Amino acid sequence: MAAEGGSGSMEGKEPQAVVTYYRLEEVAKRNSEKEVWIVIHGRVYDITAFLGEHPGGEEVLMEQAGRDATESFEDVGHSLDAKEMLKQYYVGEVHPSDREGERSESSGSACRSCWSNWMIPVVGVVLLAVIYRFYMSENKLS
Ligand code: HEM
Repeated sequence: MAAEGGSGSMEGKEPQAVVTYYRLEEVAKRNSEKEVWIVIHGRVYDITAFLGEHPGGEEVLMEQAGRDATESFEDVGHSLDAKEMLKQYYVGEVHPSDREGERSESSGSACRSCWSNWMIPVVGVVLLAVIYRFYMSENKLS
């Protein structure tokens, strides 16, 4: 009975639950015509079989081999079809430690701007309070 229930619940599960993570240095090794991997938006794609089929040519893909091709992929303004095609070459995700590098860099700069974003109003309020107090004490004197 219990076994039956167990297999029943397994059937409902998607097989995509297991994610393979790759370090960027691992991806970087796949940069020859024998094997080409690229990273787009933190996902790793094995595009070896796609090289000869790419409407934009093999050369542009070889230039990005083993690298993060997000920018060049987006710059071209690929169609939705092209984005759908990507899925069939998916092999895994960039390892979280390699992604953190990107994130902490960007969140670092974002935080710097948050800091100045709330510092400006705070300084403004303090200045207003000082001016107000000064103004009130002047009024009391006269
Ligand atoms: C696996 C990843 C990629 C897929 C599935 C893909 C797919 C496609 C497809 C389907 C097209 C035809 C136009 C469209 O539907 O948008 C295209 C065109 C093109 N792709 Fe890619 N592409 C990939 C990666 C790249 C990369 C990394 C570059 C880097 C520069 C690139 C550069 C181009 C260029 C230059 C064109 C020609 C655009 C034109 O003639 O208007 N593609 N690609």
